[in-house]
Amino acid sequence: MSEAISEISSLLETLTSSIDVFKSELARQQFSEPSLSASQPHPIDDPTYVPPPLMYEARRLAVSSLNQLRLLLESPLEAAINISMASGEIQGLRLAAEIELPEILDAATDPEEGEDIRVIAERTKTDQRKLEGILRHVVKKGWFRETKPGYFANNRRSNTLRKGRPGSYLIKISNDYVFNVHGKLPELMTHPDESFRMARDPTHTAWNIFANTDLPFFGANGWTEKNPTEAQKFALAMGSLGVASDSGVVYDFPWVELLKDKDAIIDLGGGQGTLSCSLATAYPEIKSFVVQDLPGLRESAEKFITSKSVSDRVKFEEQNFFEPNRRRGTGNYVFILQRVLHDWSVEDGTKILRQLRDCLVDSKSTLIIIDPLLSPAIFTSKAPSAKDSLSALKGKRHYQPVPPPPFIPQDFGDNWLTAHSVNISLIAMLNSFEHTYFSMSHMVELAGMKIKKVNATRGYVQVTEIEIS
Ligand SMILES: C[S@@+](CC[C@H](N)C(=O)[O-])C[C@H]1O[C@@H](n2cnc3c(N)ncnc32)[C@H](O)[C@@H]1O
Repeated sequence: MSEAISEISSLLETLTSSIDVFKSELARQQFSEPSLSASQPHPIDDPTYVPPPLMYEARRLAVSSLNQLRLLLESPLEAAINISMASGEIQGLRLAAEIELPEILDAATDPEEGEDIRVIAERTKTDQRKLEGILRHVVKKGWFRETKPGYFANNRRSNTLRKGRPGSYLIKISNDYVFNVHGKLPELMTHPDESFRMARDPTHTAWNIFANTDLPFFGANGWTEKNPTEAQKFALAMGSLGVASDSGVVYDFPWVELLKDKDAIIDLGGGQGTLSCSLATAYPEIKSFVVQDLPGLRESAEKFITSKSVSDRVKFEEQNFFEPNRRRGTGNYVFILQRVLHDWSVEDGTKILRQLRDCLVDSKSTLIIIDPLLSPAIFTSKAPSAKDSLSALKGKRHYQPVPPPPFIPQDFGDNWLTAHSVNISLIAMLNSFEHTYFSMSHMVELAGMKIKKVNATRGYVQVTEIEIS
């Protein structure tokens, strides 16, 4: 009989070997260790910093083994109690971003010591005792620091809540949609009208219940198109989500090579143009990018593109992706569909893809789909050790994910939570889903194309190359 493996010991082994590699990678790059007492971001906190493959995998393994260990150690009842009140953290952060707390704490006489709660309450004209309770809760969750009783200061995490930073948009905007709309999911799933409950169209969603409207959220006649201010807000939140995956997409795929015999990148359903702007900044040799989206996005896209100083190479163009593409027959392009197909049913996704297939026929144009391909949440006790997988990565410059070690789920559990969280939001807002490899492959085939290659990235998406079948 084989001896039972200790899950705790196995996860601990993954944790220690990955932490060792992470620390040596920090030292190799002459970075200090991150600190819980720091008020400034660490260089690795910059969303444009791309860790070398070995460091990226070591960090991913460390975080996922910590998460699994926590699951083993935490009391289930305490976990249930904490999660039942988890909205306290979200609303506390939203308040912190709205009263511009990071900026107030920065302006303290000594930002390392932070600011007295009495001063913060006075500046923000809020109730001191309530504010102190709310802030202490978010500090417990890792946002901001309490440096001495009643004194609050910034920390690494709180820096992302500053005005104009991705975290502040996500907390202030997505929260509005995500928090409120998720709240209607149980109502949707148990709706007394079976036709509503089982519907898969975008007008019978948790969002429709929340917003009390029959309009779909997206689309040419959708709610966002009729409410341009909301479309712009949503694009800002989407762009902020994009920041988390952009670096991996930009550096883990050979864009310049692919563009050699092409006229431009066409970023269809490109929103405010976050990805195109990131690519334009990273690759000055790529001369032309076109962000195509609905007319309601023009203003915010042009503003964003100008803010990134790339308006000479990145242009906005109106295009409904259900209609023939205006670029068809005009040249050779790399078409990108990032975070678009997951918004639509298989039927609608196939229609979008067919329009693009028409652009690929008789040209050198290609199609790239950027979306996460979800895996089941399974894990196994028999798998290569983290230590062996990490040592095989040493010196590698091209990113290749390591296989999950024992007791770490296939897509590294919490580490890929973003993709699974977006999936829930899609279900709630649009009656649509993130794809798996098989569902993506099926839809692409319905449109007369096939998957050529799936490229992993140092982010929560894959870059999938498509060709005509
Ligand atoms: C989830 S966002 C993704 C935006 C961007 N690609 C990104 O990765 O951040 C989906 C985008 O599709 C656009 N969209 C929705 N319906 C469209 C249509 N019929 N034609 C063109 N764009 C559309 C939306 O305006 C939005 O910008």
